[in-house]
Amino acid sequence: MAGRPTNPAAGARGIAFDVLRRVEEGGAYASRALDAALGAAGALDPREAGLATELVYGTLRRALALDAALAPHSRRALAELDPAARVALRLGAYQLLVLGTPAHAAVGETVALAKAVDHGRAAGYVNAVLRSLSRAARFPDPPALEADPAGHVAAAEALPRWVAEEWVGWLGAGEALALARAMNAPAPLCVRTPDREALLARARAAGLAAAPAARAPGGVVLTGASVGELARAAGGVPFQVQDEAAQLVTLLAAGDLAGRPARVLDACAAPGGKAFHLAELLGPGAEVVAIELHPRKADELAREAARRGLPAVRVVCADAGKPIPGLEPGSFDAVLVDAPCAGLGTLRRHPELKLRRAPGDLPRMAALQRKIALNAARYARPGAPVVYSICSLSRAEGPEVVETLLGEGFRRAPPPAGFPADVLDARGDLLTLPSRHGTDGFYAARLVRDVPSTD
Ligand SMILES: C[S@@+](CC[C@H](N)C(=O)[O-])C[C@H]1O[C@@H](n2cnc3c(N)ncnc32)[C@H](O)[C@@H]1O
Repeated sequence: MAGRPTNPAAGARGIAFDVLRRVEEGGAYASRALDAALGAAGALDPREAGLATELVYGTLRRALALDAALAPHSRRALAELDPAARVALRLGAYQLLVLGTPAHAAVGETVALAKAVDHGRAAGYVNAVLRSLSRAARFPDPPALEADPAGHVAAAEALPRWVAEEWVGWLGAGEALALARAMNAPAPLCVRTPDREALLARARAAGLAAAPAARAPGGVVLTGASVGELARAAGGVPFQVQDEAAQLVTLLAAGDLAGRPARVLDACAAPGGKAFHLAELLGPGAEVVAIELHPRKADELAREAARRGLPAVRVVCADAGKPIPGLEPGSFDAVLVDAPCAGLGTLRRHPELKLRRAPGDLPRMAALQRKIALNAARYARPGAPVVYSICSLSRAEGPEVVETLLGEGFRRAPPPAGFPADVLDARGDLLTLPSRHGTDGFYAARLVRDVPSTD
């Protein structure tokens, strides 16, 4: 059933179908594909745009539970179906089971979308499965929490079982359930700005619901507003989209260097949220050396630093897992290792990761994270903080990587003065959870070594 995208003029359901196919078949990020599709659709009724957004995010958030509900009605396993047929079935099932759309509309309009693809060969099958589901429209009951905690969390919140097992094992059943539930709720727009009072005033004057972030001093949280609306309201006050937890990571790394002419290494820098935050935070004469492996991303990073007027950011395209040409070990006042990760802390914003990640990703990411962290840490001068951070929530990528650094002579260092204590765990590491803090899920540790690196 592969074929050209259907026409976005088909309205919210057509846009959602196209976007979900791009995610399923082309590996696209839902947020980017949706933004592009809504942009291409031009002047769309805001209710249609809202419905398209709900259909895309909702279908991806609930995909595993929708598949479980569809399974008894489908002769063929969902995984074996043509991707466009699978997408159509999920989209129809989401309308039937979650939105409560009347069956004739949910089935009829979904089948019409399937007909427009590949001469409609799968439309008959989609029709039969959705009609059958519509006669007994329900999700299967999850197992009892006490009997099978991970099974309950997985089934109740449409989370892969292996992720549920990891969260239950790490955080306990109650927190894991709350976390999985919070990951299925829409995330607010959060931005960082060097002039919070001005941005708040302008956003509010334009009628946007804007509030200061609870902990990060440059953070502004907006409910029900788009980046475009904020940009129009801001009237030149600079801002950058960045979750509050990401802002806290930068402050954990260099909050105590604010206003100083310090040298900071950002070992994994693109797209630049933390590098630009560092540059805004440090004083005149400071330097932020921003390392990025991928040349295209490094170029974009350098262009964006220039556009934002941040000459302190010096971009170097290099592999931070190996000695970095031109950099002297022991020469930085702080090192931030914001490592590539499985992204399990960002499922609110990237629900497609539920379908894309596999258990083997964790040890693979952890090996890469260890390599980068160990190499980058050599560039901190004795006594300077090394902050290791990830926007993922797994022991393998978080505390277990930190254990490696602790085995290399590092010890945990206290956070900068005034750092919010409610985001620190019992060991003093940062652990943010949407269920507890309303932010994305991040893990970070601030470490220090008193002697120079010996290698
Ligand atoms: C989690 S993202 C960093 C986000 C960034 N710090 C920010 O706040 O915007 C990780 C980045 O590291 C880059 N990366 C992956 N492997 C790398 C390596 N070996 N050396 C340097 N950068 C790497 C990825 O391309 C990606 O841009």
